[in-house]
Amino acid sequence: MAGKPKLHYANGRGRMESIRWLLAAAGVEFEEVFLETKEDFEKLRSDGDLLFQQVPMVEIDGMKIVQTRAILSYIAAKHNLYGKDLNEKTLIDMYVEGTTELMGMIISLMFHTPEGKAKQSAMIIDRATTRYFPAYEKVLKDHGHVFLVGNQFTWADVQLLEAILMTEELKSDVLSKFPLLQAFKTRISNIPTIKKFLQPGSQRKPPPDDEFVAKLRKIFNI
Ligand SMILES: N[C@@H](CCC(=O)N[C@@H](CS[C@H](CC=O)c1ccccc1)C(=O)NCC(=O)O)C(=O)O
Repeated sequence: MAGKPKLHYANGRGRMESIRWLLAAAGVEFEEVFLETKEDFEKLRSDGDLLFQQVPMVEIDGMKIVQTRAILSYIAAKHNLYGKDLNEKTLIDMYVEGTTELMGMIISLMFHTPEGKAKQSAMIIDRATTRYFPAYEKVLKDHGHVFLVGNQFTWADVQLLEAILMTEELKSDVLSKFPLLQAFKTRISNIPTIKKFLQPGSQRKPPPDDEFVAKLRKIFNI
């Protein structure tokens, strides 16, 4: 029996948070190894564990997987969260790319100056409400099901919920014009494994603060 997946990253959201979400949604317990210093990162590199000298890296099933999307795809495929056929998988890929784009903008906010953050946040909310959320509202309307794809929750649903909650941290009423997404948020949040991950005390990380950004700068020399 393989041990629990082991996640190597700093102790915060960054690029690892979507991986924590998907493992938790799949009901998979995981361990975390937190990089605290530049030396911690350099050791992973010198041990030859990072194919591209980068983290996130996840040790799972005898592999040391890097590249966030490769890690997520493996978890989704292994835990039956990637659709039942090529058509569903392709829809999931499309929807995941959209939420990855939206979350990528939000994740990078932490590196902006206060004035830059205000301007970038306004752009993000505009994109969320004029490009991304209208698309997912339409998908839910056209598909008629409770999920984005098929008739069970998939990687696409997990990542859309994560993106909704992250966007609401910027603007709490961002879903005001999207009733289907409001219902979707409630429904997916109540899936037992996700509900548990949303409880305090889970391995879900808080929004980034100055301390976390300072640590990232130290670890990654940025
Ligand atoms: N394609 C890859 C990219 C992975 C990646 O950019 N890893 C970084 C740390 S995360 C970064 C922290 C601050 O720079 C961050 C955190 C949040 C937002 C943007 C970047 C890294 O290892 N940087 C060392 C180097 O590149 O030499 C993947 O999808 O996994």
